Amino acid sequence: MTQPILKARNLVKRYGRVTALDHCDFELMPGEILAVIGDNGAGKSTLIKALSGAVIPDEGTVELDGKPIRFQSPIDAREAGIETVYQTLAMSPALSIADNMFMGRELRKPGWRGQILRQLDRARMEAMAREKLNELGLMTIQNINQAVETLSGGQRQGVAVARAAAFGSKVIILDEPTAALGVKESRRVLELIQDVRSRGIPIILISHNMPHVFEVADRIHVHRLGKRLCVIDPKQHEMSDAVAYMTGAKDPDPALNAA
Ligand SMILES: Nc1ncnc2c1ncn2[C@@H]1O[C@H](COP(=O)(O)OP(=O)(O)OP(=O)(O)O)[C@@H](O)[C@H]1O
Repeated sequence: MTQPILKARNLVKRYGRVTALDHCDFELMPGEILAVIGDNGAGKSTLIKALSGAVIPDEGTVELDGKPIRFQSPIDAREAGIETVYQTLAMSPALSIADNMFMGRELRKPGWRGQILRQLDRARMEAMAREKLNELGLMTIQNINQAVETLSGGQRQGVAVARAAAFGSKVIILDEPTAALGVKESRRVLELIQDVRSRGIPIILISHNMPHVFEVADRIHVHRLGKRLCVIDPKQHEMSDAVAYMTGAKDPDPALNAA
């Protein structure tokens, strides 16, 4: 049987009196797009933060490729191959596309001095950035030295996803990637997400946009009151069912809460 690439059991995270994660289970299978949906405050962001090192859970276990992991920071998760694209994108607008793609992991020329003092290898970074954007069909971006602030919202999201795909060897987490985008730009980003999946990288997609979720997700994790309520197959469920489960208007068949 195929093993999950990322698996969590009984995650608990409390903020004072608020229980953001309440014995939450999670499973991401290789090569899939798994959407995580839930009402405001259901605990979706806390879940992805717990999977990506941004939050340390109070209880519970996480496994990557079958091995237990305990990330202490997002850097640990990145080093393990889990890349997260937050809604805020975490880019430096005044810097170029190439600089943004390599931010925090700049390539340097060989030399005898300490890593930090060696000269940046701009030519290699630009060539690699161009190659990555090209691979993902993002060459509508003309100039790799263009400042990110001159790009449209969709292009920026594209660069952030390309950066994640370039470095996220195991898992990519996307938090509301189409939230701020128009129809055409959303479409391009959805295509990009599917391109990334076709390259074999599984994706966790958090979104409130049900048509987008139903269009690209292979499975949907429905989150309610801090836990996984059920996992549904978008081909076998109506969008209205998903919304009813999410909001508590209707309960799913208990058999659905097995991944
Ligand atoms: N840093 C924090 N400090 C205190 N409470 C928090 C913190 N982060 C989240 N919470 C609380 O935990 C609960 C879950 O929040 P979370 O952001 O994970 O939900 P969400 O499903 O991502 O919501 P949304 O869709 O609105 O972004 C909420 O009640 C929220 O107020």
